[in-house]
Amino acid sequence: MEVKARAPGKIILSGEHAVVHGSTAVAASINLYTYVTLRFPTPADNDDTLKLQLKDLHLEFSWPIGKIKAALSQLDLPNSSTPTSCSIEAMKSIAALVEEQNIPEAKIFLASGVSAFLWLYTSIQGFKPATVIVTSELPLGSGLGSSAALSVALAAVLLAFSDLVNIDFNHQGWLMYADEELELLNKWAFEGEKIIHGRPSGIDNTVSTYGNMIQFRSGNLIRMKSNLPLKMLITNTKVGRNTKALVAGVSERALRHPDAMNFVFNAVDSISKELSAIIQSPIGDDLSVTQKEEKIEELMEMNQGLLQSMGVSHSSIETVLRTTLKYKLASKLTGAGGGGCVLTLLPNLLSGKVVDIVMNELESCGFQCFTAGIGGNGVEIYVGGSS
Ligand SMILES: Nc1ncnc2c1ncn2[C@@H]1O[C@H](COP(=O)(O)OP(=O)(O)O)[C@@H](O)[C@H]1O
Ligand SMILES: C[C@@](O)(CCOP(=O)(O)O)CC(=O)O
Ligand SMILES: [Mg+2]
Repeated sequence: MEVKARAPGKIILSGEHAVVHGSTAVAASINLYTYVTLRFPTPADNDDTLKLQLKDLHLEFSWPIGKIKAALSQLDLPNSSTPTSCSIEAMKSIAALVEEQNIPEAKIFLASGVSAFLWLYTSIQGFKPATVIVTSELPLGSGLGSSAALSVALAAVLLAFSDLVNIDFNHQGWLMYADEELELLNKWAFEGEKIIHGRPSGIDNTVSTYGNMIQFRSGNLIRMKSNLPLKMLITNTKVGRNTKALVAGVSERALRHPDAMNFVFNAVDSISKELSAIIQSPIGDDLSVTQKEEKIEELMEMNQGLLQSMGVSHSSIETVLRTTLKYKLASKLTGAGGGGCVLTLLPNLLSGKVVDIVMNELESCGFQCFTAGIGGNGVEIYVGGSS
């Protein structure tokens, strides 16, 4: 028996970083997914290991269950119904288990993802042998929420084989969890995200869990109903960066300049609230689609300016901003910044020809451009047959 889950990546339309400090942010799921398959061996397989295969990275990690038990069983492991943070002692034991896998230096950024896997696996499934296979359509460490998509998809497959959720194993095709199940799943995913981000706001795992478009503030989610078809160009600068370090950098700046940074975070809060009001305003009210788009463009520019003042822009991001501005298009970084991805609003009346020209120019700088569907379903699982 095997179960597969898919969890979407996301774009943050406004409010990244500030959301860690209590401001409102707006995010939407995108139709690029991380897939996780969980399979338990049969007694005939005579396999007593836990395996993690990162298929697109051509890596496989494997631990004898006895070794995991020896490392973790004397610690206070949580109950699968009670999402719990990884303690410092448990983190030390997990770090040792990860270290012995000798991850190649060039891929050492994966260590936090593998640690999150071990914490979620042992917390929810205990010490059972299994094979877990991960593939992803998301670029890792680029601002599109691959860390959250991994944590959400892991939580989804691990909970599927627990008595905490009710799954129809005869169903063919993708299935959604019930709302109260999603709440538990999201809490576990947040614990995984904590291991990868250090101090996450929870917006990424929440939008990956619930999908669509959400407004998020201090751990609380408001599901939005978008009345405006939004098209975004996503440009991946391909400059690598790490969310944990960028989030910590903003917190340090906030400690050095608490008053000034409070104003910055408050300004972002206002921008996100205004943005979500525009997106949700009824069709046919006193503003045309074009007028709404113009307002959104201005808010994106303002948010980008504030992100710059938080210290999370990058010369590659500035190059994207300058390039798109030549065509009167507004852009902002999305996710943690420091490189990674940039969003450019593509107004509904913009000609395809202009989009092609902008994309060509950005790609000639070595960037990668693509569009993605915005606002689809959140996490789903697949229980029967092949998908
Ligand atoms: N498919 C995956 N396999 C293994 N680790 C992953 C995967 N997706 C994400 N991760 C972990 O998440 C990290 C990237 O997360 P982060 O820096 O938050 O950027 P983002 O969430 O924007 O992609 C990776 O370095 C890795 O540790
Ligand atoms: C910077 C932040 O707001 C979003 C980070 O997103 P990503 O990991 O870069 O996809 C951090 C957070 O909210 O946890
Ligand atoms: Mg992340």
